[in-house]
Parts: sequence; C-alpha cells; structure tokens
Amino acid sequence: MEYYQLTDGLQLPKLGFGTFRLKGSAGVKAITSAIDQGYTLIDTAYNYENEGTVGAAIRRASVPRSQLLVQSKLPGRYYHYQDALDALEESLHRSGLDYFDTYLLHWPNPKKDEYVEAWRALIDAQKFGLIRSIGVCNFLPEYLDRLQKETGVMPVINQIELHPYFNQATQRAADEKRGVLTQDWSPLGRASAVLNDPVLKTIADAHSKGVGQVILRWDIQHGTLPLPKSAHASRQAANLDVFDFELSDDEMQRIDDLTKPDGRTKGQNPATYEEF
Ligand SMILES: NC(=O)C1=CN([C@@H]2O[C@H](COP(=O)(O)OP(=O)(O)OC[C@H]3O[C@@H](n4cnc5c(N)ncnc54)[C@H](OP(=O)(O)O)[C@@H]3O)[C@@H](O)[C@H]2O)C=CC1
Ligand SMILES: O=C(O)C(=O)[C@@H](O)[C@H](O)C(=O)CO
Repeated sequence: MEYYQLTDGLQLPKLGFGTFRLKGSAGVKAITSAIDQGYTLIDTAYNYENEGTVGAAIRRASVPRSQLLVQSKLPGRYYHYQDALDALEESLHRSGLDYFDTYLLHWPNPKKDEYVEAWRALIDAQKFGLIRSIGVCNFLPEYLDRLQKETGVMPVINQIELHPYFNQATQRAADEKRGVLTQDWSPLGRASAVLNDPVLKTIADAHSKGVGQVILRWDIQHGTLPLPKSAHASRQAANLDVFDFELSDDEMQRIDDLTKPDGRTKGQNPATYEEF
C-alpha cells in the first residue's frame, strides 16, 4: 500500500473502503472481509447507522485496531457545539472505539449556516483526544476559507463526489492549493453507466484490468483518495489491486475528458443540497 501524508502529519492509505448501506450481520461480514483483504481505512458516518457494524467488524478482523484508520462523520442536525460533542461521543460508543482517526463534517448545509460552530467542536474534540485528524465533506472553496478565517484551522481532508463523469477539477485544485487532501465518494459512480463507458473499457482492456480498477487508478494518479464500497469479497479485492499499473498522460486526459457539467449521480450540489 502507498500512503498520503496529511498536513497534520497523519498518514492515510491511498485507497479506503466505503460502507454506506453495509449494515447488520451481512455488513459485519463484508467489512471484516475488506479488512482481512488489506483495507485499513474504513469510512462510515453517524447517518449510515452502521458505526456499530463497523466496530463489530473491526473486533472480528485479523488486523489490530491500532493498525486501522476509522473515519466517521457528524450529521448536520448536530452542528451546535455541545450537540456535536455529544454526537461524536455517541458514535464512539456505538462503534466501541475510544477514538476516530479522522472525523468529518458531513455536509456544509450553507443555508442553515452552522458549520463554523460545528468546526469549533471538532477542533476541541481533537484537543480532547477523541479524534486524530479533522476534516469536512462537500465543502466548496469559500466554505474552506471561512473555516480558516474564523477559527484559524483549515481542514486536512475534503471528501467530495468524484468519478470520471464528475471529475471536480476545480475543487481538486482548490483543495490542493490549501493543503487539503481530496477523498472521493462514489468513485464508481454508484455502479452507474460510468462502469460501461466505452473509453474506460478500451483503456481497461489495454491494461488487462477492469473499468473499476482504471477509475480508481485515475483517482490515485490525480493525488486523491477513493473510497469504493463493495459488499463482495471478489470486488473488494479487485478494487484494492490498482498499484501494479500506471495510466499514461494520454489515458489520464481521455478519462478527464469524460466529465459532464451535470455529472453528479444524484444532483447533490453542496451549494444548495442540504442533509441533516
Ligand atoms: N461524504 C459523503 O457525502 C458521501 C460519502 N460516501 C462514501 O463513499 C463510499 C463510496 O460511495 P458509494 O456511494 O457507496 O458508491 P461507489 O461508487 O463506491 O459504488 C458502489 C457500488 O458499486 C458496486 N461495485 C463496487 N465495486 C465494483 C466493481 N469492481 N465492479 C462493479 N461494481 C462494483 C457496488 O456493488 P456491490 O456492493 O454489490 O459490490 C455498489 O453497488 C460510500 O460507501 C460512503 O462511505 C458516499 C456518498 C456521499
Ligand atoms: O452517503 C452519504 O454519505 C451521503 O451523504 C448521502 O447523501 C448519500 O449521498 C445519499 O445518497 C443519500 O440519499
């Protein structure tokens, strides 16, 4: 595995595991399988209602907790300061963990305008030792700058929707300029049409790889960290097996050219979409 170093010093693997919709005993089985196969960064969220499932999988897996990186997220309904700390403690309790390695604000919800207060809670939770690194999801450049301006602390991670049909070139550059690592949610486009794209298929065939593997390799060569989810051991293994080939500049460009202005999978524009 190769690693990124966050600006606060924490190292993250270049690829992690998404867990949205992995719940209950089937979820425990799937997440245990992912860890046993080599995933060390596990992405969950309060709103996935599966932090207990993630904790159970970690206790069953063959890798000690100290060698894993667990990432969860604070939902928008808990952005008042004390609510945020209480929700974080509840998430830790549900997962049976003493700390999260990384912890993110889930959505900016700009109309509600509470994300700065929530950010102050994360800054303090980090000081209390409940979280190692703090970040955000779905933050536009102006929201990142506001956090820096009002609290003096820039997030180290911004997790955003990113796949070949919505490649986020502008947001990626904005994150990089600010020293923020971009993580990619729905990197496989939630198993939508992108997985059958003919350009991706041609490139995949040229490398004797699958389309999913080409997408994840493209993410990593852009310096971002994809979080593919799969309930199936064989796909989990395939999605991790992306470190033995390299896309050429021309192939990278051909994939970049697939982006579409309205390429979001569910139209969730963080300037207008709100989630609590
Ligand atoms: N911060 C945020 O706002 C958000 C964060 N996330 C995070 O990002 C993670 C990933 O995004 P997600 O929306 O789950 O979607 P993904 O883009 O990871 O796609 C998951 C889908 O692709 C299928 N799949 C996985 N691997 C392959 C493969 N190699 N070939 C073909 N199909 C495959 C899966 O099926 P199967 O399971 O049957 O294998 C599943 O249906 C989430 O699980 C979550 O952790 C997601 C959305 C928003
Ligand atoms: O999965 C997540 O992390 C989300 O933020 C959700 O909004 C997800 O994108 C979704 O599709 C909810 O319908």
